[in-house]
Amino acid sequence: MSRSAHPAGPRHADVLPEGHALPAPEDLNFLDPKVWSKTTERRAADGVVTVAGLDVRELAQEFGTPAYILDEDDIRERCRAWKDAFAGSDVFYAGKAFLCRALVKWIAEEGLNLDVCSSGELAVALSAGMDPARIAFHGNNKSAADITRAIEAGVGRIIVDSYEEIARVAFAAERHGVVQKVLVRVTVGVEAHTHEFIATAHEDQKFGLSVADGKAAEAVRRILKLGSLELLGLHSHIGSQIFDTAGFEVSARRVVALLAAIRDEHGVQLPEIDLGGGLGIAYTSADDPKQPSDIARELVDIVKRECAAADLDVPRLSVEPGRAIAGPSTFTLYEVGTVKQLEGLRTYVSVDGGMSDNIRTALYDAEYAVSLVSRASDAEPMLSRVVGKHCESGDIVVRDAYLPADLGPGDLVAVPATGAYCRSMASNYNHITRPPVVAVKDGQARVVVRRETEDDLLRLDVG
Ligand SMILES: Cc1ncc(COP(=O)(O)O)c(C=O)c1O
Ligand SMILES: N[C@@H](CCCC[NH3+])C(=O)O
Repeated sequence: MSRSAHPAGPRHADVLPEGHALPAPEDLNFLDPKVWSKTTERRAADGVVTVAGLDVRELAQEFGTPAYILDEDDIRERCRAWKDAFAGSDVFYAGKAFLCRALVKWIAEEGLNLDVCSSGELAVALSAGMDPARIAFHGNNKSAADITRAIEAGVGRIIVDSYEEIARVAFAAERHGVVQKVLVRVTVGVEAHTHEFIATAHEDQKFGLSVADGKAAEAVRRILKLGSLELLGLHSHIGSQIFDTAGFEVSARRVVALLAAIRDEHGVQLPEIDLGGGLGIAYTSADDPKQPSDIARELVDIVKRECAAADLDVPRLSVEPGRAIAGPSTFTLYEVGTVKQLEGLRTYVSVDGGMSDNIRTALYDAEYAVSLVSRASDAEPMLSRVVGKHCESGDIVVRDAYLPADLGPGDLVAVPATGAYCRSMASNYNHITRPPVVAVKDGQARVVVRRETEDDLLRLDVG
């Protein structure tokens, strides 16, 4: 993953422990627009950070900390950018990145479809009024109950991931007297350049049916024999937080080759392919993600080229961005509690959240930026590790970053690009309650997911 590197500032090299490579930034007060949401800025008058025109100190006062602050204009703009870039194709927002009813409404209003991967995500989508026909249902181990729920709701498509599931979906569809549209999740054998836990298209893993060993082709054979299933096409998702588009190209090529093989064997041309999500975002200034328009052009070109070579009609394309839509929209606002300076090493800055609101650093060695946001500071940069309040030394939010040396208890710091896979992967470890999601827009703030309370924790404890 990325290295967090602001432009190097040799004048601060003396604060680095020997052998440490992270350069200090020239300006600690700078908010890189690459990693902060659209309306986040540092107010010139007093150095306080604002978002949608709102002072972060007032947000902290009103909603408490930690809190996820979600910039609605930012997320809507990204929905539109994907929709426009993929005009003529379909965009399914991947709800696993972050899902709540407000977001379901926004994505529906912006013309996106929705990918869900559990009955719980489906329940949220349906309760927000999402048209089930615009929902794709994913998962590598959908139970009979999940499948029945999806079919009864009338989901537009189910992406089948195993032979067992083909039988389960066919049985449930028959019982309900419907013909269910399905796609087959195929494994294309691509080694995506990302953390191994979030790469999903190499052969040795749990998702999909392999193209190389013939299981994907066999799944197609089975589906085509079943009257209660309509095979829409093939689905491939190579992984997540990927910058290099070569993997998507190989995936597209192999999926189109399988379409051609299916046409040759069965005399049918499947009408659709879905190339999944996975486009990376900037977590630090060192990351350089592609724009949706670039990725759209590249994917559409490769699909057209490969189809022309195989004498196939160009299928309808769909994609499933999650992180690229939700990630950059949000920052997590924390209050600093303690600052411990370890001579010759680094400074540990403890904030009032931690691995329960952002597990990504512990799980994937993810890198994040962090800034002091309740004021500006001219103090020297201090090599810091931002840690949480959990009983775990791996409870790290930002592994290496510079914060001003005058940082102290009561200061507010914010970690940008936490809109994807932070609230959705949050836990109650140590019985810490999960933070709220506060949506901000045009000078207004509203809670869209409320803070958990101790009552919420105790309600489940029925012993
Ligand atoms: C099938 C599928 N589609 C879409 C996504 C969304 O990925 P990302 O958030 O990286 O765009 C995922 C998660 O990796 C996924 O498993
Ligand atoms: N949770 C992962 C991404 C997994 C994507 C789902 N297949 C992350 O935070 O990067």
